[in-house]
Amino acid sequence: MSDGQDGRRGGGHDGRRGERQRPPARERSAQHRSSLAPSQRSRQTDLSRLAAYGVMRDVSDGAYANLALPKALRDRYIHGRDAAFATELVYGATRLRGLYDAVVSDAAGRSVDKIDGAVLDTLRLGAHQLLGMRVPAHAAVDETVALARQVNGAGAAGFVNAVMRRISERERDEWVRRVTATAGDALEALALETSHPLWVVRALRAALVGHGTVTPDDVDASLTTLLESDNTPPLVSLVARPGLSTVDELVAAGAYRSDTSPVGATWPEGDPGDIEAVRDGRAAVQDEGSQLLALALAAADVTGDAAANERWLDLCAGPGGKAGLLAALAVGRRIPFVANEVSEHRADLVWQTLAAARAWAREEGVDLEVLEADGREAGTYEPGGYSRVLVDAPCTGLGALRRRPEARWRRRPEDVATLATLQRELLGSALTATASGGVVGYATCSPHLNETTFVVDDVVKHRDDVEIVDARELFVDSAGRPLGSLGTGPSVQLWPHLHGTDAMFFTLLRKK
Ligand SMILES: C[S@@+](CC[C@H](N)C(=O)[O-])C[C@H]1O[C@@H](n2cnc3c(N)ncnc32)[C@H](O)[C@@H]1O
Repeated sequence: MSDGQDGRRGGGHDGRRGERQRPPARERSAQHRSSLAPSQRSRQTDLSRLAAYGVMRDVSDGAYANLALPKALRDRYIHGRDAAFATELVYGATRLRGLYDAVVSDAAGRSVDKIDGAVLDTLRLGAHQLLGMRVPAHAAVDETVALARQVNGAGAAGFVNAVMRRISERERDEWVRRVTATAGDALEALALETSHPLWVVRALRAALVGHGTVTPDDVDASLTTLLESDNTPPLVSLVARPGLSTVDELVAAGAYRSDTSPVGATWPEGDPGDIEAVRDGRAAVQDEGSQLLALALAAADVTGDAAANERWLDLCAGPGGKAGLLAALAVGRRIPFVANEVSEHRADLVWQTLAAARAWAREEGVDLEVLEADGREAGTYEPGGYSRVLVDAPCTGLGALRRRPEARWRRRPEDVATLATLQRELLGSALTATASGGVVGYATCSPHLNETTFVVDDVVKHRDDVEIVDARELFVDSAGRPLGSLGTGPSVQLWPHLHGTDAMFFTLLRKK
């Protein structure tokens, strides 16, 4: 491996190591570039940047960063700090693409539509090093130019050099002031500064008010904090599947007990796959919001036929996160459990996720089944056959943007209407499957009003056999206290900036 490819040269990202503070803009300016020896000017960039660039291209072609990146790191044997650096490059440059594209466009003197897509990805990575990381300006410029020369060609490298130098002349705050100065109004400026599409900002603002989380007077401060939290990588949350593992076991393995979820823990650093309970499928990585929803459904009162004959259904189970927790709770109570999923591949994932619960169910003689069917029909196979049904509906995922860096740029406003139709049908099917006195939990990882309260209200409006139950009292923290900031009810809306969870929505409906 050449010196230029091991990621440890002075001009590489290791320049961050000794640096505690960002140096002033003048020092950070790319003027240092001229002091480089000609031999250094033609060298290649490091493996981390090269891998990050490859993933950016894959993501531009439709791949998911959370799948493409681990593969790229594995293929290139990139580990440890170099892997962390590549991860920050890809995730940061992708999340903050809205802001960086405005900066690049200003610095290049042309719209980003007029810049070749591959070159633009190189510039996004460069902009993130300059404006979002602690990479010294000279290293950021040199490495980005070296990358451009290697992957975009010599002609493009000259252009990249000019744009990167211009970007390096201003600090991030100055750039934000400059590019937001042309925004039409305060919301557009906020969208640009926090790098969200404007329609997403509008939808989140409406959701904060519509779910009763804040009043219209307070919404703007809350919205800013929410959007900023979308740009902050979440901590790794673990779930101890009850009866299979315990939070104490996870704590003994090095995790911290969660304040939020009674079955949750936080994994501070490293690969959670190193934990024995996670390897065995007795515990898993899972957002605490998802844990709270599953616990709430399991804790709800059921009466009548449903109470006499408990049987649970997860109608949209893939890849199996909530099913994993629900199945453990069900087997512990000797209650039959069915996990349904429409996609074959995702049904396979559910099967794997439930391996530990399936083994336990076999020992206990409890029925645990994975079904591969369209949930719109699966609910009609056995009308009134279930006491508790979860509809964790396919949705835009606008509540999980901090996990999926490219999602905000992929989703379109028109997706909401298509999904809302499917969501109504799935909820209707779930209600058909539910016995009298039983409950349906309708959940989304989106707070968008059109996917949440509007869906539920619309379905309920057309039926006389269902009522909405206040779900807030079912949400308790790890000390058994009611969870705060749940809005005005009866539905529950969780938020990353208030609860540290994804923005999960949950309504509980009872079948009369
Ligand atoms: C939000 S995800 C569910 C996440 C899952 N509950 C978990 O916690 O891991 C929605 C799932 O619904 C599935 N889905 C989409 N359309 C469906 C349908 N018509 N019937 C059943 N499942 C469907 C998707 O394939 C996806 O796996």
